[in-house]
Amino acid sequence: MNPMQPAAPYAQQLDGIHVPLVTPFAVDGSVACDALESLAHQVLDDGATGLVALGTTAEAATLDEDERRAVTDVVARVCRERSAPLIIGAGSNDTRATAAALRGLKAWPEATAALVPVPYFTRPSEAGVVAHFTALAQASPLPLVVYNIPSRTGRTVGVDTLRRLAELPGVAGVKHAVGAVDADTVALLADPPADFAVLCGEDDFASAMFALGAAGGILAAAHIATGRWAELAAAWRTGETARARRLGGELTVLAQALFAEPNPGVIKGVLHAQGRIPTPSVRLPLLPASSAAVEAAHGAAHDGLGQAPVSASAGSR
Ligand SMILES: O=C(O)C1=N[C@H](C(=O)O)C[C@H](O)C1
Repeated sequence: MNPMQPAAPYAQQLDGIHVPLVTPFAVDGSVACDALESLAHQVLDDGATGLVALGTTAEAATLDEDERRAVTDVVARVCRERSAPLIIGAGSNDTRATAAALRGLKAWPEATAALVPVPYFTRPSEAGVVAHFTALAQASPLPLVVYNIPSRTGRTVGVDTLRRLAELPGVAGVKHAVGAVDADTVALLADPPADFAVLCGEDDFASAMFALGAAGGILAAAHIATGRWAELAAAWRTGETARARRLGGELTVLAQALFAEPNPGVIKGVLHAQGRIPTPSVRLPLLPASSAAVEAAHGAAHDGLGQAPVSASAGSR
């Protein structure tokens, strides 16, 4: 960025579809860096705006430090070559350790933001969540995107707390994944905080959140049919509502098929079936997806979307 130019607002820096890349594994179980690099280029070629390294979908929790660095180096290199925004996942339920991890992201100064979960398992009060992000924003060399996913963290963060987080200098946005378009989601998007990007983090609700004005999404389902996800975001932005509704319906069926078993098993199964990664392997405690789930999702992606017989209640993260 030209230092003489003022930075664009966060909602502009982070708009569009960001793909949180899987970590492909080779047959011997090591990280397949070449396949990761190809995948990163493919999704950008197909219309993704940006990439996320070390999201949940990357199985970051079961990569060791060297592997995390290697994955981030690959994704950062592709983002640099393609002038695409890069978001890097970091953080745990330990404020001090998360601050140290964020300081370590100095190695990738070109990154747009760090994606940091609400502290999980410990279940601090909402005031504790604000104190956690206050300390992290002070320590971090990168702006923060708060990852709000109560089904994984066990901690609900209501709209008032989200507004307090949005006021913190260095907090750029939220990846919002609350299992619904609930009243707090509607209230947040009805009156979005200044210079704050609301990103959908739950693929089934992407169309609805884009309709309400979300700037973009971090969507693992967008590994598959990437161009259609990009079209969906663009159609809502340009007011092509009939087209957006139809696309949204089709892509929601695809997303449900891709999340029918714990993520990223099915996505990796489909990427492998498409010949884009060398194995469908995931690391324990995750198990590979069943062939029935992979076939249903592969079929949904193939048959022009929306053909898979997936029940509305299907879904398991
Ligand atoms: O890795 C991510 O970032 C995402 N993970 C979510 C999850 O596994 O719950 C899903 C979302 O698409 C992005």
